[in-house]
Amino acid sequence: MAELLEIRDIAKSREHVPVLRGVNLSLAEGEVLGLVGANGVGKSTLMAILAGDLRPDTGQMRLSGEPYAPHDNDEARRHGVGIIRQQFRLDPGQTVAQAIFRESFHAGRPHEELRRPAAQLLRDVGTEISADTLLGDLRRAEHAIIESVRMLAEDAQVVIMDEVGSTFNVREIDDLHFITSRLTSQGRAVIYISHRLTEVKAVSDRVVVLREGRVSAELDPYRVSTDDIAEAMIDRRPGELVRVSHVVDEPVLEVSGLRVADAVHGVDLKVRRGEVVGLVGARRGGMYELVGALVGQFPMTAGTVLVQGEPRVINSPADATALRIGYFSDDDDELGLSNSESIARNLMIGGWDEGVDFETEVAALRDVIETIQRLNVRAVSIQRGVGDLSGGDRQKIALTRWMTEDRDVLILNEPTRGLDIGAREDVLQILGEHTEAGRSAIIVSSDLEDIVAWCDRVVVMRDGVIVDDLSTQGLSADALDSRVHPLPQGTRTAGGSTAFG
Ligand SMILES: Nc1ncnc2c1ncn2[C@@H]1O[C@H](COP(=O)(O)OP(=O)(O)OP(=O)(O)O)[C@@H](O)[C@H]1O
Repeated sequence: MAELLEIRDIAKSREHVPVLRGVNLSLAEGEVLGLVGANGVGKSTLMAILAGDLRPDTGQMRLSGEPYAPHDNDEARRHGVGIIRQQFRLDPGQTVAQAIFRESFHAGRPHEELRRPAAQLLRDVGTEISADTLLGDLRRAEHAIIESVRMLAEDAQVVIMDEVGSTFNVREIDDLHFITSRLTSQGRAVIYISHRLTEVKAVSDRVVVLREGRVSAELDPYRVSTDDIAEAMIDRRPGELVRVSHVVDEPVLEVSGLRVADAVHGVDLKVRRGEVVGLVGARRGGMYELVGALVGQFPMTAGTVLVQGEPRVINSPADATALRIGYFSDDDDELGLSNSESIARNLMIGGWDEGVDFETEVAALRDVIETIQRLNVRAVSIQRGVGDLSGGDRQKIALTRWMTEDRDVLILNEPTRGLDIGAREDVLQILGEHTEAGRSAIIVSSDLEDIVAWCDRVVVMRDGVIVDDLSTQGLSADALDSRVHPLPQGTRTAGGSTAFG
């Protein structure tokens, strides 16, 4: 295959700290290149250079044999380099059709003109998302599917997908793979960044490991295991995730007959002390609305809630907090991180409250330092702004913030998105310490490997009701997937068209 892109000796420092120290990389037409590396190693930085968002300190790039040095994202796009950023944000007021064509030469056309070609693309990809839906009515994972479909609508020769599928379920990952194979069958090339190594191995033709600012290894995904890839990233093989159960047969949270209009149709659920319950299902299964009702974000239309055996009413997030129920959202805006504030300020919960004595402040500061060391957050100092951290490192800070708050039941929505394999293990260990201390958790996750490894029990939802309640003992992610998506997927063929008119 002809070479499409060549990157030579690219170096880049951020805030005077060297991140990239001489990266060499090439990309062939029709290739999917998996780019992996620990959190904060510089993957997004390299992609930002490629997409014209940042300029390298030194080094050169060539695109289709010509020198390539974009000054901004528009110039990169004109040269045929398209990116789906890790932290993308879509306008909730746009329709799906408008979002798909928003950066193509059809941008600005009225929805009515865009809906037919958009519907065609969505149909080709096999997703059920409608071209007419407003983005504000869709979840983040659905936005990511739309972003991927946008790449089909644009004329990008090099498509960068930075953690696009981090909250995708197995079905959506399938859709994403279908999109990448459509792109490459048209001779385009894809750079695919993900921390879900099974997925990287499945989708890539070649896997490149970034480490200490350079490409440290190039692996053939057909010849290596995911553990081999992990070892190349973090220098050790992932441990066997051994989780010790701390369940005490004493209910801390019981809901019965819970309903949320149009979404949850009478759910009974019991969570015991020290128990970790997984909540899974297809995207519109009702899991988000169920946990949303438990944390006061969605109104319950019927049902009763017992907390520590007492009947309680949860009408607002403040009610949930008062009942010692904590919520970790899958939405960056809801995580409560202040990007302009330092890591220390974001993490020192309680330590800097009005009237707190010096010893308490020092102890809180010590906890902050221990936490960032334990989770391998790449920060030069705890005074650095959270906004200067990599996506995965920001997620670690947010997660730690919630896990250090003293709650009896912690509801975690997509807790491991964007975390590297080492950090996943660290978070699992922290969760184990919580359950040992008698706290309980409900985890909503699209990553079924995490669910079977992390939970004592898993509850499967479909169309707003619970259809399965399984022990995770001896349960594989594949077996769980067959319960989540019991119907065989429809057959799809590559090569659809997008006729306007
Ligand atoms: N906006 C920024 N300003 C200053 N420094 C930054 C900024 N974003 C990232 N960095 C620094 O650059 C380094 C590389 O970050 P980058 O986001 O490229 O890593 P990554 O490999 O994509 O990580 P992840 O897997 O967590 O997404 C990090 O150590 C981070 O602290």
